[in-house]
Amino acid sequence: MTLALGCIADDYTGASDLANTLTRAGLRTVQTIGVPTDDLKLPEVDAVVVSLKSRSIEASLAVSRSRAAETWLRGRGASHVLFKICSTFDSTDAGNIGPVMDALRADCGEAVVLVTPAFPETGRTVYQGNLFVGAVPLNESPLKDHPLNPMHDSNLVRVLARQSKTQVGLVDLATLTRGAEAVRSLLAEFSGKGIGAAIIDAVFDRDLETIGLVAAEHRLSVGASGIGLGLARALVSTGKVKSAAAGSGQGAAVGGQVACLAGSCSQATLQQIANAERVMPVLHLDTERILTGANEAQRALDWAGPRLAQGPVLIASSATPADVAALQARHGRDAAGHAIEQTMADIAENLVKSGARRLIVAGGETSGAVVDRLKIPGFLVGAEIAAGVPVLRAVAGEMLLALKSGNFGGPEFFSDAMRLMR
Ligand SMILES: Nc1ncnc2c1ncn2[C@@H]1O[C@H](COP(=O)(O)OP(=O)(O)OP(=O)(O)O)[C@@H](O)[C@H]1O
Ligand SMILES: O=C(O)[C@@H](O)C(=O)CO
Repeated sequence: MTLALGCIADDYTGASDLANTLTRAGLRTVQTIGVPTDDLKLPEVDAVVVSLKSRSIEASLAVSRSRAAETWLRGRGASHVLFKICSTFDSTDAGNIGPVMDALRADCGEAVVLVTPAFPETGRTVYQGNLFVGAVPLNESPLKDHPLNPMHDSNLVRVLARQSKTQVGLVDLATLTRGAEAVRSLLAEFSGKGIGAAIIDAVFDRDLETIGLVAAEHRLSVGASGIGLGLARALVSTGKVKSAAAGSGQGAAVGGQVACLAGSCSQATLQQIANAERVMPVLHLDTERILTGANEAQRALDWAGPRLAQGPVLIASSATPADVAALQARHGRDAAGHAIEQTMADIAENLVKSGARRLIVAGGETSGAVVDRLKIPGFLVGAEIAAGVPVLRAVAGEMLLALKSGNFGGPEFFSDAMRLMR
């Protein structure tokens, strides 16, 4: 297998978002959980997205895991590696975007790394280096209240500079609009000045195509699914990849019980849970009980057991920003996040033991905890439920999953997912 594109994603929902984008753009793609072991049989593919759970861990660990993934991908022929980050640039001043970018850049000897979280299809655009979420700047969006990495600065040149050892430049929309050659010469200028990374504006898909063309000439890029789209289109248009029909994951029906788990506290997920209450039983976990050692997972399983025999159920820890802040004030941010994620993993593990074969999980960290516990080594990409969220088919074993990024999906996401997961 010689890869046309290697990808390292800093969380599992982000990885499935990217795998979905690459698949729809014509690349045969597989999503692996962590660096694949030698005995994992992978189909012949153009791109591998290695999923890590490295967005909110200590920076040095994020660096070492990303490096291991890079070594594996380059060893399979990937001359370009995309480090997939969140389209809302989820990070803190300690990292992990800057430290991982610096390490991968040093490893491959890249002069200037192009960086953009733009993903116009989901409303993420970058102008003058400022990230917009829909119509508002990042720091006015719901991301200002994120439980793990509240985003308070929409200027990504500043945000990245605080995390990286290199200087950060800006390729603005005016330059980008003049075409690939204009971008190339600005990057050459940056390189001469020792600027090692450049945030690049992007508002429309056509901007991503120009970015993809230039990025594909380099060894490394950093961004969300938008730059993935640009890279995929560049690989197809330059003939490096022969465009394939989408979706190796559209196999036979799986059947079995359907359970939904939500750990994301994003506004989008809160609305989706409220709407799901109309079509399935919903249990709201008592997060205080989780943090004080009660067996809340068992209470949830006792609740779910008889109901699952009748149809799908949803179990959620999700709460409003005020309730999240209150819980974190009592128990600490990381302790709260970790304990709730592990409870979700306990619930998922036991639901699968008792017959659930279709799982819909909301939230990147939550999805990471669940997929790790289920020991699923990788996924093939099936139908698209919503922008950035495909149906995933486990490579080993008969299971379907949907891993939804917190902010993605329409108001009826859970029903939309169930319709496509047969
Ligand atoms: N009620 C709650 N109070 C405090 N923290 C919570 C609560 N419910 C969930 N959490 C934690 O909040 C974090 C949510 O992160 P997660 O990545 O799952 O969702 P997200 O950030 O909205 O999704 P994404 O990363 O895909 O955008 C997890 O660590 C989860 O355990
Ligand atoms: O880019 C995004 O917004 C998503 O793929 C994601 O990474 C959310 O966790």
